[in-house]
Amino acid sequence: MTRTHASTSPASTVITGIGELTTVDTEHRVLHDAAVVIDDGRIAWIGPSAQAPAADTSYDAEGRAVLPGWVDSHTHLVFAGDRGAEFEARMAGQQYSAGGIGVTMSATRETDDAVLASLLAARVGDARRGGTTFLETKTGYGLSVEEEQRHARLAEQAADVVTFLGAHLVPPGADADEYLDLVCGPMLEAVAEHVQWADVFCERGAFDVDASRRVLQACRDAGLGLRVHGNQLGPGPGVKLAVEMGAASVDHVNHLDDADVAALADSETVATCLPACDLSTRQPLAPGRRLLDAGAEVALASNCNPGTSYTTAMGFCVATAVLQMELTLKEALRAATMGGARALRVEDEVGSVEVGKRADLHVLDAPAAIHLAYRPGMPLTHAVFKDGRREV
Ligand SMILES: N=CN[C@@H](CCC(=O)O)C(=O)O
Ligand SMILES: [Zn+2]
Repeated sequence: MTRTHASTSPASTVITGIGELTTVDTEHRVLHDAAVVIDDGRIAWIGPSAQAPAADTSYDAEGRAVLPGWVDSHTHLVFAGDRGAEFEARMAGQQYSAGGIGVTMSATRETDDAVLASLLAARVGDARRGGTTFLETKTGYGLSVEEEQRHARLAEQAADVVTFLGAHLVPPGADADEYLDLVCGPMLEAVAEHVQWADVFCERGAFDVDASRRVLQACRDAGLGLRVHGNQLGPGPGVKLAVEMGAASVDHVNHLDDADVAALADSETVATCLPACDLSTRQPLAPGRRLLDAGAEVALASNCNPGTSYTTAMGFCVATAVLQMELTLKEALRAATMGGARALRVEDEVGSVEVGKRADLHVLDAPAAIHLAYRPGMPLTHAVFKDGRREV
């Protein structure tokens, strides 16, 4: 029975009757008949349900599985417009190209703050209802100083962390060198107060390795953490550049040579796989198995955006990783929680169920987390706690 479904966080809550608790802690513990005590938004105690201490309120999970909330470390949620026709053409055989970003840029520029904010809130709401409790989002559909600043400001109000992606595409009609000067100068200055991270789309048709390096250097000098879109559409320099620059993550990683894999395995740069995007663009699925076997840290993220991955369904990404990327359930769950947390450098706060961490919990309508892959596409989110507060 649920006794608490409040919008404010009580001082303490005990969650009893957890059939299976996937902690994603350092020992990868999976506990049965467990309980968790939440105090002031943090996890205060984990142990056998029968020994759970009393708290101000209680919630009986009734044998359900509980895991950390998803940490979605890669989304592009600030957008308007629809690219369903582009997707349909792709399914009929047309190749994806970076140029589609310009279509979304135009639609988004024409959309006012109130509408964009409500689109953003709806997307974050969808993510939350699917179990996501920590979410990054990017700019990158503004591509002018004023628009990138506006998108960064709106993103800051909706997401947990924001990434500046002025280097997403040279906007149609602009001079590439002049645009690069803008990104590394006035645009960066205009967004800086709203963002913590910077990203660059290092790919054929977007930014080459020298331009990408220049953007990353400027952003690092401005105090931002770095990440890179790399090796998505073909082999390329993105992964090596990300490692060279000490980026926290390199995302997509579809087309890797042995040196890319070795470089990731020897670095702190997280390899973020985006399986929903790979399916939607008919790219080979990122080699998550090969990366893990080599010793790299792997994250799974949704990459929600209107061009290549219009979904925030992290459960679907986990199911795909298990069903088609040869990750075990344990590996996929870690990648979608702690992997994302490491990609965002917030692993001390979120990404696992451990005493002292934020109480971000995902209660499944299933007795065990394997149901995420066993029953793919089913609405398995029963309840979601963020910072100890029940939000779903
Ligand atoms: N690869 C670059 N950016 C997005 C796609 C953007 C778009 O096509 O609108 C991605 O991550 O897939
Ligand atoms: Zn992306």
